[in-house]
Parts: sequence; C-alpha cells; structure tokens
Amino acid sequence: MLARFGVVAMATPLAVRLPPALRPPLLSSKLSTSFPPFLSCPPKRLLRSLPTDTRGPMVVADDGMYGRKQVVSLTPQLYHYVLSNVREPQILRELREETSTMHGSQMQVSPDQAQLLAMLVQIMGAKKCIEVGIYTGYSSLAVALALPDSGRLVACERDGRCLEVAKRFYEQAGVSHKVDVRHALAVDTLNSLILSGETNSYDFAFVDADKRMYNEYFELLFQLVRTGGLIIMDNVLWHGKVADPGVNDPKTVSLRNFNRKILEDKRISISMVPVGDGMTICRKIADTSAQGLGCV
Ligand SMILES: C[S@@+](CC[C@H](N)C(=O)[O-])C[C@H]1O[C@@H](n2cnc3c(N)ncnc32)[C@H](O)[C@@H]1O
Repeated sequence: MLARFGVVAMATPLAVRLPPALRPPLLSSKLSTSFPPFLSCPPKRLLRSLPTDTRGPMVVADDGMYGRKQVVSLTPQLYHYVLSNVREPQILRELREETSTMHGSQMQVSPDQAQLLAMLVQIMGAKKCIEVGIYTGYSSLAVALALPDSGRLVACERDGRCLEVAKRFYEQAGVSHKVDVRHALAVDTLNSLILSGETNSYDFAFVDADKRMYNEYFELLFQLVRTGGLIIMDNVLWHGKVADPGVNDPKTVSLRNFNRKILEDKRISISMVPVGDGMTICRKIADTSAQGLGCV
C-alpha cells in the first residue's frame, strides 16, 4: 500500500529554533555572502535558488501506517549547512574547484556523497574496488584516499580527456599506485576482469555512468563482487523523475526499472539513501538466486 505524503512548512524558522552557539554561519543574516571554508566562491546553483523564506518544509507521511513521520526536505539553505559539515580533504577541494570550470562539472558527486563512499570503503576494510564512470576523478579519488596503501581501485572511463585530469590528481594525492585506470567502455573492462578470473574478489563497486546501462553494470559487478561486498548505484532518484509517471525518457525508464528490479532481488540487501541525487547501497548476500533468503 502506498503511503500518502504531504509537505508542511516548519512552524518556526530553523534559525530561531537553534541556540546562537549552534547556528552555522549561513543561518545568520549573511545568507548570501557566507560560505563553508571549502567553497572558495559562492555555489552558483545554490544561490540561484535560495528561497526568500528561509523556513524549510518537512515531508510528512499522512498515512496512519507511518505514524505521521516527518522527514526533513533539503532546502538550499539546509543543504549548504550539510556541506559546511563535510570534512573534505584539500586535494578533493582543489579537484572540485578545477572541475567546476569544466564542461559537465555537475556530473561529479557532491562532497557529502564522496564522504559517505569513503566511509563505506573504510567500514568494509575494502582492498579491491571498482568504479564505473570516473569523469575528472572526484569520487574515485575519495575512494583511493580511503584505501590502504596495498589497496587497488579499477577506474573505468571512456573519455580520455577527463581521465588526464583524474590521473594528474591521483599523482598529486600520492595514490596513483592504487589506481588501475582503464580507458575503455566499462562493459568491456568488466567483462575482461571476469574473463581474467577476478569473480567474487572485489569488496566495493561504485556505478556512476550511462544510466541506460545500469542493469548490465550491476549484473557484471554482481559477478565480480564477493559475498558481503557492496555495489553502490548513483543517481537512483534521477532529479525526482523516477517518481513522476509523466516522465518516460529512456534514462528515467531504465533507472525506474532498475530500482524496481533490485527491490525484488533476493541476492542482495539494499538501502536507498537520498543523498546527492540518490544512491542505493546494495550488499551481496548470495552468489546465485537465493530462494527464501530474507531481503532487508
Ligand atoms: C557522472 S560522470 C562520473 C562522475 C564521477 N563519479 C565524479 O564524481 O566525478 C559519468 C562518467 O561516465 C563516463 N561514461 C559514460 N558511459 C561510459 C561507458 N559506457 N564506459 C565508460 N565510461 C562511461 C562518462 O564519460 C562520464 O565521465
């Protein structure tokens, strides 16, 4: 049964509810001039959409089954606060700033996403990782920094020009010995890893490439990741389009079908996390179709 959700404005502006010592700079009157230390210039996309009313809405489940649970909905102001609470390594900040002037800069994962990826690598004690879709290397550098010195990240990317930026930053960060760059179509690289006998050996995979290929990437990575390993799929909320039945372009349909498929997939446990554009964390719990295994 589908829950019904409504949106309500918070009764009191957040800035009023927080004691002064806990108020982040952005919640002061300098709304448009104060930025987290790692943002050297105003985040343009955020500023363009800053609301005049600084109260944030809450999404409320008005279905009795969810007990009128209130879930915070990120406003530009609140997201700015999230960013101001990210510990972003200097080298990642430099890469983000350099990339911000490049075509496609909106594609890189956000600092809060990268921090979560790095933490998952550390929690897993991961030694072997794969990333599909490198661009200029922001998320892959976050993963490589989190790996031990003996760790290895296979970095799959088809665009040689953005790979040059990524490789320069791997060098600068002192992690290039951990990164095995594969300049090719990702499906070819993943198939070659399978053919070379690397199935069931990877601890962690992150997918952030062609959205129409998500199912193919997932099935190949499922073979490569060990039982207990993670496959993390980015953009699963696709700017909200997956939840809009009126949007049926090929990428949206592919992501919607993929989300539906993994919900039913008893080989994995899953958690869809609304960070960035949505990431689903999939944990491999069985090698083959496991009838009767509980799905979390
Ligand atoms: C969203 S960007 C990745 C952003 C990256 N995760 C970051 O944080 O900077 C997607 C990348 O996937 C690459 N890509 C798309 N299709 C691909 C394919 N079939 N094989 C390899 N790379 C592909 C694109 O060239 C692009 O650089």
